[in-house]
Amino acid sequence: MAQGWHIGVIGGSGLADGIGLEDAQDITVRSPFGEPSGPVTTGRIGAVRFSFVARHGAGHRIPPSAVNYRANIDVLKRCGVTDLLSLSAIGSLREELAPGHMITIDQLIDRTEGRARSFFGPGLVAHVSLADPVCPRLAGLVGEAARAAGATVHPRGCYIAIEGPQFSTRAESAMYRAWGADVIGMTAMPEARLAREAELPYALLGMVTDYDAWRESEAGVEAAEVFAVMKANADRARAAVRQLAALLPADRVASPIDRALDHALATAPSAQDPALVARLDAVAGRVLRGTRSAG
Ligand SMILES: CSC[C@H]1O[C@H](OP(=O)(O)O)[C@H](O)[C@@H]1O
Ligand SMILES: Nc1ncnc2[nH]cnc12
Repeated sequence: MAQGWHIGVIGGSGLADGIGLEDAQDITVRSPFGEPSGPVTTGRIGAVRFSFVARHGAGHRIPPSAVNYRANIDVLKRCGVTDLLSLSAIGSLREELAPGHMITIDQLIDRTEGRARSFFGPGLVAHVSLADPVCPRLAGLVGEAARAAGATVHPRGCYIAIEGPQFSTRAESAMYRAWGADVIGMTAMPEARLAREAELPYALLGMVTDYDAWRESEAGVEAAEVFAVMKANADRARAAVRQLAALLPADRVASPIDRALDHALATAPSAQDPALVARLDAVAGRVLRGTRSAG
């Protein structure tokens, strides 16, 4: 029986109905960072605890630019999750990444604009390392799980996050390929940044729904195509999560990401904004508790 793992899952397009947890309970968790996308569904698969949030809300109401990424991660942290898995629809920028395939990414490029990208700010400055934004341990386990669920899984790749909501122009798509991006989506940033600030190992299982607009012989991306492939893949994503529960090692050995904030805080305790410190009770409580001086 796995002890110590509590997997947070943020389910994207096609997964608003959840991941089929046992003993599932919907709970409303409040966050000082605003409204999360919806309730947290907590439950288990076998012996492993899971907590789930639908990224775009019930019935897919929230566009990528309006998702409250901070609140979603804050409420999952409050529920005690130890690791965070994103399930996402993605477009392919490479011939070999065919619709229907899955990928565990290892790198990210951020082209989003104007999204709240940090829990920290004036009154409490923090700089975490983001060189390796994905947790290799969790990504490896997730890839193995998706393979056990019957998927063709690519073990690495670079995800470029665009603001959307429109899909890319052909020129943009060609440019992203030249930059070295392999897949494209609208949500992994700032999610991965925030997961690191919250000291949560993060992995993304991407489900390829389309070739983006770089293939000259093809029409551009259509949402209907994306939704149809996503619908067909949602059950396989759920099966991958079930396999993950089955193959997690019994004990969760600590990850260096659990301590990402150890050397990240720049603001002297006496200069910290007490209101911001209070908001960060879940995300950064581990390093903040007891650090503030009275004055
Ligand atoms: C429905 S196509 C575009 C939409 O799908 C992906 O969302 P998610 O990552 O939440 O599965 C993509 O990033 C766009 O937001
Ligand atoms: N081609 C694409 N571009 C951006 N986000 C996507 N999500 C699924 N397919 C996509």
